[in-house]
Amino acid sequence: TRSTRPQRLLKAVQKNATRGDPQSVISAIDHFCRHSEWAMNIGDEKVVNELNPEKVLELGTYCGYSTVRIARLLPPGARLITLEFNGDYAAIARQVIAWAGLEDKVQLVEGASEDWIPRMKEHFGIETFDLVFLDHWKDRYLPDTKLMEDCGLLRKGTVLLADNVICPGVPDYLQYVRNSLSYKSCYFKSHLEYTKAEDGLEKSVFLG
Ligand SMILES: O=C(NC/C=C/[C@H]1O[C@@H](Sc2ccncc2)[C@H](O)[C@@H]1O)c1cc([N+](=O)[O-])cc(O)c1O
Ligand SMILES: [Mg+2]
Repeated sequence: TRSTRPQRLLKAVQKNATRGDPQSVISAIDHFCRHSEWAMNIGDEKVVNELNPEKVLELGTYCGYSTVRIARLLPPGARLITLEFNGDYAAIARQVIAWAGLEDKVQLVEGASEDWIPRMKEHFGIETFDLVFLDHWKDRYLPDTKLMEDCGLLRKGTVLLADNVICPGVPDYLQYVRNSLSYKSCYFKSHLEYTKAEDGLEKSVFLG
């Protein structure tokens, strides 16, 4: 049967990127998405370099592109936990992350965010996160944010970074973080990855 897009993306990484070189993995995926097939990666434009986060949570790994983008910037000892629901995507992402040589910084967990967010303390020993990147199902951004609040995983200063707040759009989440007294929120205008369509990231700082 025909290969899947994530499989073709992984092949492009193994063919064009250098093992252990995260930047070459990012460039190989950007090239694949620009010139071969669009894929819902955050893209090579929507980068917001946060303060050096020690503990990062990513919701929605897909092929691991944004995982590599974020993990390559982490200081030694820092770590990124990324949750992926789809086993096929998780299998591809593990290989992309390994090709980038970042497996020591990244913990990919297969399962649903709503099941794993409540287990961060007892399973991973994580008290609070410094940065959360939301890029999974758009109707899960708001419920998962409220779940993280309820589980005490956000501290004064935790940064929530949400992809696609314009396209495909997450109106309920935007309304919440922009109107809640618990967040200071701002929008980083950009474009939908590899296209001219408007999109952007919403950066929301939890005020405790
Ligand atoms: O739909 C989009 N993203 C949904 C991503 C979903 C990813 O997260 C998990 S779901 C999950 C993971 C963890 N826990 C629960 C569920 C899916 O298996 C997929 O890997 C999207 C669409 C466009 N676009 O232009 O159409 C552009 C983008 O940048 C996008 O991110
Ligand atoms: Mg996205």
